[in-house]
Amino acid sequence: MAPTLSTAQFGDPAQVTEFVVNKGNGVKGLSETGIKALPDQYIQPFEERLINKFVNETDEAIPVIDMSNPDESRVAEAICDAAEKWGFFQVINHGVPLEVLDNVKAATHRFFNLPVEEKSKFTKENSLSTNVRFGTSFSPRAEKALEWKDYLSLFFVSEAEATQFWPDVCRNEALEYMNKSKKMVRKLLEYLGKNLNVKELDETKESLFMGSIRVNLNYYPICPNPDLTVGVGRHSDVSALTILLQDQIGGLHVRSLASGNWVHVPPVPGSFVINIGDAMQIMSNGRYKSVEHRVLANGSNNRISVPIFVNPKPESVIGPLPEVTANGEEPIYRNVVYSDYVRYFFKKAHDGKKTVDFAKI
Ligand SMILES: COc1cc(/C=C/C(=O)SCCNC(=O)CCNC(=O)[C@H](O)C(C)(C)COP(=O)(O)OP(=O)(O)OC[C@H]2O[C@@H](n3cnc4c(N)ncnc43)[C@H](O)[C@@H]2OP(=O)(O)O)ccc1O
Ligand SMILES: O=C(O)CCC(=O)C(=O)O
Ligand SMILES: [Fe+2]
Repeated sequence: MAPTLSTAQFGDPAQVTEFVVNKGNGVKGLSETGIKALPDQYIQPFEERLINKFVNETDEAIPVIDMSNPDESRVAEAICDAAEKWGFFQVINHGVPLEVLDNVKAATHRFFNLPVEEKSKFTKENSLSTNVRFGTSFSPRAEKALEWKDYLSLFFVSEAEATQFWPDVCRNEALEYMNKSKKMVRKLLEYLGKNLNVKELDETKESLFMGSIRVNLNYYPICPNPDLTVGVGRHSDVSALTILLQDQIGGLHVRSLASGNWVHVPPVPGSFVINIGDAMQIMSNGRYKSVEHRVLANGSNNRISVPIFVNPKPESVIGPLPEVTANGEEPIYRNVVYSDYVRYFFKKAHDGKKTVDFAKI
């Protein structure tokens, strides 16, 4: 049965917050009440709305790279070039079975379709593990305007921990998705590393580039006034690399480094969207770019996406790699403990590219 909220309550911000954030109905629950107007706390300031005139629908597009090209050096070159010029690209023929992608998408719908009592078992207040968190928006306590998105965030510690604490309806599919993507992730990191003079992904580099993994299941329900709000506000990821699976709805936009325009990332069936995160920007001393991106809200379709955030270990100290600065290049970032960096990111609202200033010299 659809959750209820009376007409009078729609107009009261405190009641909406209670229903969406505290009671765990999320924006999916709000959407399913049949709400006709966007509650005030979701109205973004004018400059944060993605209005059509800022969106380049014509000539700019992020590269789509075929990983099955037998000329591996061409694949590596295309990936490194995209990481430097766009910070974003899509990959096709990546070797991850399409069935695995379909299964995790179905599992995402299964989780969000659970009754609120079931999903609420995974809110920060109720979850039996700090590594499993069901929530809404990004950081509701820190945000002036909320985002039209619910999420389940799963930080991987071990198969045993996942078996114990991840929700039954999506655990196996999320684990399989993560495990089956690892080979592709290693390949991407090997290509990116070689271009930085990192000869091999040994234990130290593996721990820096892919020492911890977080899988998020994102749900963007139908929004009554999509032009006034956002699904996700402008941000760069704090990961080393993000692997994103999106469905066929669309809405992800990336800021072009060349023009400053917002460029749509069109859904390509069977593809992954890959982006460089802040940790890789820092370790590459700014050679690879973690680029601002955001997601539009949608007035007619529910949308899901499933990012895998590939990160340093929380306790790792990250800074420009010695391989990068060996030639005398001046470091532009200081060394920071990765968990301090991530904590700084999570404690404020999304603010574009500002997180990386935390590590600037
Ligand atoms: C959710 O919407 C998002 C998410 C993103 C994410 C982009 C990424 O790049 S995620 C990759 C981040 N890297 C890692 O998770 C690996 C390293 N992890 C760690 O170092 C730690 O787990 C930690 C994240 C630092 C948390 O440590 P700890 O201080 O022990 O834990 P907490 O007290 O639970 O958290 C502190 C504070 O952080 C917020 N928070 C924690 N986890 C999440 C989460 N999964 N999603 C959202 N917020 C989270 C939370 O506000 C906590 O404060 P409280 O006030 O709630 O106590 C990009 C865009 C999105 O829209
Ligand atoms: O849903 C998307 O397309 C992107 C989501 C995103 O940027 C994130 O979760 O960090
Ligand atoms: Fe992101």
